[in-house]
Amino acid sequence: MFGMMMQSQLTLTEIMRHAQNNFPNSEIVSVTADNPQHRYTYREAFARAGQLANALKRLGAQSGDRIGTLAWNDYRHFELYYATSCSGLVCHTINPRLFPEQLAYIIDHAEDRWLFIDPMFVPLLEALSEKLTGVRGFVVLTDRAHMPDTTLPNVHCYESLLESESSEFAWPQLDEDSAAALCYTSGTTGNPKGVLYSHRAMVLHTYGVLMPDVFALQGSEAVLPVVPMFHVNAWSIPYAVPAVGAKLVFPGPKMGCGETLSKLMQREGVTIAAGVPTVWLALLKYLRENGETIPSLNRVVVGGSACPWTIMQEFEQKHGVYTHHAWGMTEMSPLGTYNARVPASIPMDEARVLRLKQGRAAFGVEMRIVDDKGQPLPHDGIAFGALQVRGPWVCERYFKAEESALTADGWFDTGDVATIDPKGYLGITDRTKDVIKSGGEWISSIELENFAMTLTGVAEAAVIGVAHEKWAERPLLVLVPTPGAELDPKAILAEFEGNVAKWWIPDDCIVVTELPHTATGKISKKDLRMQFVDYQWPEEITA
Ligand SMILES: Nc1ncnc2c1ncn2[C@@H]1O[C@H](COP(=O)(O)OP(=O)(O)OP(=O)(O)O)[C@@H](O)[C@H]1O
Repeated sequence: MFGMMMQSQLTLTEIMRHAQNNFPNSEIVSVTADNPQHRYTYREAFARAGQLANALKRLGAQSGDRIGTLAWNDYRHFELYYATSCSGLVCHTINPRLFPEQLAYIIDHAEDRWLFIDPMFVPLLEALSEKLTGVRGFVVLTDRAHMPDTTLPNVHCYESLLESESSEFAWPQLDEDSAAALCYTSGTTGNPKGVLYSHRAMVLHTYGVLMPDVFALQGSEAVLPVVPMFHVNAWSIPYAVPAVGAKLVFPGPKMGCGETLSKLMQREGVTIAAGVPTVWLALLKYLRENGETIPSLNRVVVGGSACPWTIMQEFEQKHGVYTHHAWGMTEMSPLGTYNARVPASIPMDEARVLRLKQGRAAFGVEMRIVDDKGQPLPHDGIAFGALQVRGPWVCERYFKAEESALTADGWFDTGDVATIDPKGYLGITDRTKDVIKSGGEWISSIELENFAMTLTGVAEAAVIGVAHEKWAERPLLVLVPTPGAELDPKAILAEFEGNVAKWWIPDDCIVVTELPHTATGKISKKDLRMQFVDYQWPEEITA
């Protein structure tokens, strides 16, 4: 009856084929360590993916093998994405900013057979190589002229490896439920956990990202993923952009640098870019200090952690760029919610409240909030509880785990605490582990940080719970000033009065030169709590 369902499988190979057949001349532009402007077409990119798939076969890679990558966003990493997944291998992108012990743990746990690495990570891998007993060899992502001297065993140069291979590769007919990629969580709150993505989940997720109320990508656009390709598949951008034939612009290793981003966006006419708040802070600072603007840019997607209002305001008022707030996680491939453009008819104050929320569920994703007994709470925008999700691209169990990661009734517990309002807007209050429990009540660190970020002279803000004799925990505000700004802690705290509930106001404010960040650029509350583990409240506060 439903014969059409059997004709084709939802695999990444179909995205590659579609781009090859329909958009062979669309461009991919990359900054790499050895070339500030590498430029080629999808036709060439997928031909080289064919050469790479042949090379992997020659290296002995077998269906289902995990192939690890430690690389920045550029065209060679893009070729790896497709050559591995579409030939039946699993593309395991690894975050090179993790600690060496975490890297060794992840590579061993994933049983990576080959590691493809950018030249700058060669010393890191040399130091680890004795521990990597399951790895058969290494491929350095460069050409012969830039190949570093290395003690790595069984090492190849990427371009030399491809040179002798044909671009014709018999891409196999893959089952849509077979594994395509593997990512580990960053370990912000514990040990990294692996999430194995099927072709089907990734294709559906790509459709989800492309929806008109999400990225709404057009073929005429130029897209810059500032989110690393080693972190949740760069939010699917390397799949979504070829699916519509848009231009793909890769920032290479200096993606945290405001100047690199600004110049690249201007040169390539970037229309949409995606990344975590810290990269936008760096870009806006550069634009402000150098009087530059990016005329082609019309929207940015901000996710990974809560987007402060200051970022939204500065983008919009100074550059005419709309910011979309998105929420997701590794276990969700990662898209969960997206904050589409709020109609201009909505009054400013109301729009601000809506836009600071994380948006509505992407098509296919269901959300609920539950109390500590697992009972669903109302979606009234007030009640907050543990956020649970389900959907076609939500992780069912962690890689190699014996037990399901789902609740008895089939939901995935995100580890976030949130509200959901009657219109379906999600408001992340905190991570469960970051919630501040004061006198039996919860205080949202995110709301306090959002307010602190609106104050003049504040570049970054974090609020953590610190042990308190009477209240169990009280909020401590830690701020980084903008360059040259002098922050007066007492005056800062006074600003909170009348803007947040009285008992939420942080009891103390400390000004520091920098905050610790995680490997994916988020403020690391875990490390911040460690820094303040011996903190003593001033005497008048402990009373
Ligand atoms: N827009 C957002 N606003 C607030 N928090 C967000 C937003 N987007 C993502 N997050 C936070 O990031 C989390 C997902 O992060 P990710 O999957 O990158 O793992 P991680 O934090 O880096 O590591 P781990 O899961 O190991 O602790 C979400 O659960 C949520 O807490």
